[in-house]
Amino acid sequence: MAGCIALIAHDEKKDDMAEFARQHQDALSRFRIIATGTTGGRVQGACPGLEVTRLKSGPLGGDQQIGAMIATGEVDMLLFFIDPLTALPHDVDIKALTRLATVYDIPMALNRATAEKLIDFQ
Ligand SMILES: O=C(CO)COP(=O)(O)O
Repeated sequence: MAGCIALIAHDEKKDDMAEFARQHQDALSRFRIIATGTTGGRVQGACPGLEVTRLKSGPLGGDQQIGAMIATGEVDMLLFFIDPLTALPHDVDIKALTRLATVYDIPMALNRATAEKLIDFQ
């Protein structure tokens, strides 16, 4: 196993994430995949062969769970398709997660274009 990738997408970006996962299923299958609840469900639906560990939904603590796993060294890359045009009730959790990914210096893509580059390097 090449490491662990965390996948998260806000609602307006979930179609993009499902398509991204389908397109890069071979590359993703070399990693342990974790995801927030709803995103993980969409990825599993798009890629039935891919094993995905689904955590809590983002607004219910999923971002924080992934942040904690980053702090304990369990996550090697974060692919987080954020929606900058919608106000979200758990904005503080999102900020905390991106902060921890920065503190622990793990590769982090906040949009699909960057995720395409990162996954190509794997
Ligand atoms: O809200 C999220 C990340 O901030 C994503 O959570 P879901 O994948 O459960 O929708």
